[in-house]
Amino acid sequence: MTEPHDGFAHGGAGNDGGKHDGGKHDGSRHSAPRRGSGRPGRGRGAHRGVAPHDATPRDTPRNNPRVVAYDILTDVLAKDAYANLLTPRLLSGRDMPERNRAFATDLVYGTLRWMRLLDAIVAAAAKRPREAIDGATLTVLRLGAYQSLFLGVPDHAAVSQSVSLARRRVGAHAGGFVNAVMHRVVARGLKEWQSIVTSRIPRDHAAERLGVRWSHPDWIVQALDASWRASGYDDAAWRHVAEGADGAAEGAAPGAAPRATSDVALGSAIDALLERDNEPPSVTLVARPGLVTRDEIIAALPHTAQHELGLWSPYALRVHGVTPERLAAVRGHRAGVEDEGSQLAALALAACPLDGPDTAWLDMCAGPGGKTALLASIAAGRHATVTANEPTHHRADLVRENVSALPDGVIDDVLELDGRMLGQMFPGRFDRVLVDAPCSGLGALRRRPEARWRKDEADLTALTQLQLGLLESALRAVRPGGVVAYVTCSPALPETTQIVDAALEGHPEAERCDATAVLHGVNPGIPLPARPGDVQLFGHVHDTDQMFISLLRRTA
Ligand SMILES: C[S@@+](CC[C@H](N)C(=O)[O-])C[C@H]1O[C@@H](n2cnc3c(N)ncnc32)[C@H](O)[C@@H]1O
Repeated sequence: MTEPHDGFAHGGAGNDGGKHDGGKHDGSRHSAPRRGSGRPGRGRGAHRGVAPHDATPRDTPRNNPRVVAYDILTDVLAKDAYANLLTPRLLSGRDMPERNRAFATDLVYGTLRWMRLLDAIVAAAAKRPREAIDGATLTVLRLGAYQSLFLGVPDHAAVSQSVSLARRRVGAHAGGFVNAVMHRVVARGLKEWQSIVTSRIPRDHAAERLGVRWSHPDWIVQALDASWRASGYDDAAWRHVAEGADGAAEGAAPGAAPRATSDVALGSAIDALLERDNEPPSVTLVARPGLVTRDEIIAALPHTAQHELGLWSPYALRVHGVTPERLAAVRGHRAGVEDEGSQLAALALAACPLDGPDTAWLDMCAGPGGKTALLASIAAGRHATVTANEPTHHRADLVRENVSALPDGVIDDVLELDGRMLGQMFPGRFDRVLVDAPCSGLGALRRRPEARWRKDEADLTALTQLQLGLLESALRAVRPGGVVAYVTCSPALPETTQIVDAALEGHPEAERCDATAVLHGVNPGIPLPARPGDVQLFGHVHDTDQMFISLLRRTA
């Protein structure tokens, strides 16, 4: 079999990063509103940078990035493998230039993230339902459509390489069909396809329209939309963040109120929120206070790395082009990899005003110990100690490892208990308690490309009894006057405000504090809800994971 000319492995797709297609390419790509922080390698055109120029070894199934990506996708989709574990493992040891590895990785992650939209486009181009296309051919077409519509691979390469892949992995019979469908796919740009496939969905099925356009399941669209609506942000908050970057979300006139439809606010912040969920996060480090400074980390970065200070946390440093585990500060646990949302959650607990003694802190759900280490490094400067608790043994070991750079005595103990027992075991013992509760993880979808397709609606309520039990236990373990932070990496209301409301209902001795005021004390520039109370962080506003932070005080 003769491999059609790629135009890619020989550098043909990467130089100008676009299609010379007479305006077909609409420049819409999958970039989201972002602060003008100049994050390198991100956003519009970023992926085009992966087009390989390196000398390429002879093309074989083992080193062809499209074949490798196809094989990984097949395992992820058929065998429930995790893309972020499988991809580096399968790519290691292959005779591939670095840029081809990056291309294969991008193909896998991007195709998984955008799978619902890609399927709709492929089905429309094939003029048959997705279910009528066999799984292997569908995967080839998803990859082909992703290359064409998101990576700017030239039409001839996207088509011919998809045909070649189909012949290699599906069989010679599939070549003609893939050729015909891919020709139709590449004839239009992304925005045009988004309009075509969403226009086929009835207008009052707003969640489905958004779900297809931004490639999320309907129930997640609804959960995120409900959270955004309840979060108390002025709709201008995200527009403000978007200014100076890519502009407001499509369909939203600047300054216009969101158009409410049957079940979601179409053309509003929810577009930006969902779009942002499709962007891989940057790597953020935390410089643990008292152990290392950001300047010291910056000084030790390799010349090839780029960095910028975090947006909100005084300890956050965003880095690019460096493997964090290779940094001495990270290896020595003086720094760690920690999203700014997580840093803000720990900082909010530490910053909440308190009368009386402030020496005993508890981290009730500590594994793997990111927040414990940040809390403990702050505690060390205030002569307080931290008790960590994590019932899963290997995660408790990770906590021990994460806090190993702290001075002796700062960590009082690392317990391995069910957090729900701690209230009874240590009533009124602690001044500050963190409950970073196990949750659905709906706030970190951008980190695991396939996660959104593996979760279901039941996940939103699966852990609510445990979450409530942990928060109630924390309210017993804290002393009168002390504070509890209830935190989740999920914005879904059943796991966030509804848990806090239920706990307060059963505990008249506790009250909600104003987390917005506390966080503004941490950094007055953080965009926060216009009303006092709990804080829900959002990717499209804060460029963080979507952490929920509630602060409660025990009054009696
Ligand atoms: C969201 S994670 C915590 C992340 C951690 N705080 C950090 O920043 O690295 C939730 C943790 O709660 C733990 N967990 C699960 N059930 C628990 C229980 N009954 N009591 C206490 N912790 C529990 C899980 O094992 C998991 O490590």
